[in-house]
Amino acid sequence: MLKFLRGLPKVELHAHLNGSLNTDSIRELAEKVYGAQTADFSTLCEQFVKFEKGAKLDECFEKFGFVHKLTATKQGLEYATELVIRDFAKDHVIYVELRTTPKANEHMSRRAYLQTVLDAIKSARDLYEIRVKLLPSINRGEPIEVAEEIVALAIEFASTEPDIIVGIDFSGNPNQGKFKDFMPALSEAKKHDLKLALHCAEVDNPLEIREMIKFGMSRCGHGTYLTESGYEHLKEENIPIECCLTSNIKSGTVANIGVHHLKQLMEADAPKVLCTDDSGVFDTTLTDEFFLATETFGLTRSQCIALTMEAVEHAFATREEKLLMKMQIYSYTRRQPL
Ligand SMILES: CNc1ncnc2c1ncn2[C@@H]1O[C@H](COP(=O)(O)O)[C@@H](O)[C@H]1O
Ligand SMILES: [Zn+2]
Repeated sequence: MLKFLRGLPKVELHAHLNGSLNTDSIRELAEKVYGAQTADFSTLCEQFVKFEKGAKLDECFEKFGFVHKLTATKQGLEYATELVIRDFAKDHVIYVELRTTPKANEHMSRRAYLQTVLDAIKSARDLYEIRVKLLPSINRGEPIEVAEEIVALAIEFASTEPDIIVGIDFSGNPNQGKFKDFMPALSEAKKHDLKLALHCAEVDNPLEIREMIKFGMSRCGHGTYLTESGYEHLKEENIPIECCLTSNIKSGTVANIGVHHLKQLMEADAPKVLCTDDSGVFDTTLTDEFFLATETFGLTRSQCIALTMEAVEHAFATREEKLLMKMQIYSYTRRQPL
């Protein structure tokens, strides 16, 4: 099964750029861009992927600071983007939607950040034969004005790069900021045909969950704490839940893998996609996530193929791109015994 899953052409719809650098790539990045590394640095890398049992979501967010230091320069960000795309391609991911929060610092403006990632995507996608889209992220822990700037940049960049910038991601620590405050910025993005992928119900916040569902979205990130009626509503609207198994377990938002809502979604034949979230931080790959699903819930090869096809269906890609991806998946599976 593992071999089959590794070779299966896969589609990744929920991946944060700075969370998707695995420790080998972090070492490579640090060496190439910043010079040889010390023993202390190796210890930091080990700590990066270490989770104590019972870790809380807040602890995950502290981990990103380590990578953010390495991607704070143009050169670091450029190389990190290439490495992340390379690693997805290595795992036979044929299409990835990367999301990232444009950051301003002494080296770069938010505009320069976005331009750097865009340019790196353009060179890497040809090098590694993988389709790459980009969703600029709004970090809910930052001020509204920053969100407005990011939406304005996304609209502007989407007009020149419509085949890459396809939507907006709403993320960040769910214990910070209020969704309601970001609604005007998100409405503006929607008005300009950008798709919305919202982290929704990652923590138990019934009022906010209701506001988000009423507001609408194209895809729902995590959906861990949705109620029965929330699940039903998303199913009626054909809004998939981006299920990130390892992320939910390691960050403690789902008690154990056996009770993950993927099972419920499969049984209800509700829309869902399997994703990694932060393959670096959570030390996983999309293949690992599929394998975990097969081991835990007994998914068959056919069900894994169906899940991949579902991801194609819900990708923010064109009809032609979707058709090509389906053909690629079909041609692989035709060569495999089911
Ligand atoms: C674990 N579940 C999660 N829930 C919410 N937001 C998350 C997240 N995982 C990552 N991020 C968001 O993505 C950023 C890292 O990538 P970028 O610097 O944007 O490329 C994090 O700082 C956080 O804002
Ligand atoms: Zn996420």
